[in-house]
Amino acid sequence: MSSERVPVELSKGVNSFEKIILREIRGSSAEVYLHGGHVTSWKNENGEELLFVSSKALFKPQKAIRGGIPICFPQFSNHGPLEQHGFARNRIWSIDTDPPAFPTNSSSKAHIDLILRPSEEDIKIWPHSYEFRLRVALGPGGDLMLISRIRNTNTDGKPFTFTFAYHTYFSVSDISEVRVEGLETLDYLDNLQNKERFTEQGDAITFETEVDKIYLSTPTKIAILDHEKKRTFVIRKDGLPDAVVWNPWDKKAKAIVDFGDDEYKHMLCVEAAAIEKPITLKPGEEWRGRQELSAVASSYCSGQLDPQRVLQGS
Ligand SMILES: O=P(O)(O)OC[C@H]1O[C@@H](O)[C@H](O)[C@@H](O)[C@@H]1O
Repeated sequence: MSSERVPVELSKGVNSFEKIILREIRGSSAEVYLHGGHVTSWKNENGEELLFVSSKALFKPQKAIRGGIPICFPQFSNHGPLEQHGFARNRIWSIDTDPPAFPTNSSSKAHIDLILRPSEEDIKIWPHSYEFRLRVALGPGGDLMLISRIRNTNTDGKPFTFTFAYHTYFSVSDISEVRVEGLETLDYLDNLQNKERFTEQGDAITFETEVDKIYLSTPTKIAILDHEKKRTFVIRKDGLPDAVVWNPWDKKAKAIVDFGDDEYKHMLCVEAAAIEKPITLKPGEEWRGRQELSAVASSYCSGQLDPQRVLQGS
């Protein structure tokens, strides 16, 4: 089964957890675990890993994998009565062999469709019936696309409400050499200050301490510039108005069991999300949330790059 040319391959990952490997013809690849519907790897054409996964990540039932792209559903963080970040990230998803068609053409060769439905146990925790379809696709240039389609399948006529995030951990060379552009001057809720609302200053965001902020109603494009790696990540998102920026820094890193003490230096979470205005679906209604990630070489040195060009370029 392990031919370089197979665009989609089912394989065993850590602890024999099942994973799907996507390969694009020019050499980029991605890996998706059925555990959590969780993308754990995204590599460019040169085989360089673009996502951060902790060396201490636990691949255990009922436990989210530390790194990659956990899916937060039906609750972001502790914004509600459910477990932190909801349960979708630690449930076992299935391969969706016959997903409903997409109106737009998103069918690159290297893609996989997964589905999550609630178990009887899940319904005791969150008393709703739904179908959560996730498509993970690698574009021809190595872009990574995730599309979520969540449908209310309640038969009791009841709507449900949820919050959501793609909790993406980007791999960065050194957090103190990184800046985020596209969130300047926006309002945010600061998770480190009782979710109080503040307004960001005019400058690009840089990192010198713990950060845990929910930026509200952001542009659809956000850029992460890694000065040392000379790489820029561009996040494009649809249906996901908010963006969380998280780095635990040194003290909190030590308190997270499945995270190395110094690993905060090499990761940054920028999470396309719908948090401030929760999504409500009536029975039969469907919501979509899309995130597309690309990594481009940047010849950035201080003051040289025009942020507008990064954000406005296609
Ligand atoms: O440790 P967890 O549950 O994966 O969460 C990690 C972080 O995830 C971020 O999205 C939250 O804003 C943080 O508050 C949280 O600490």
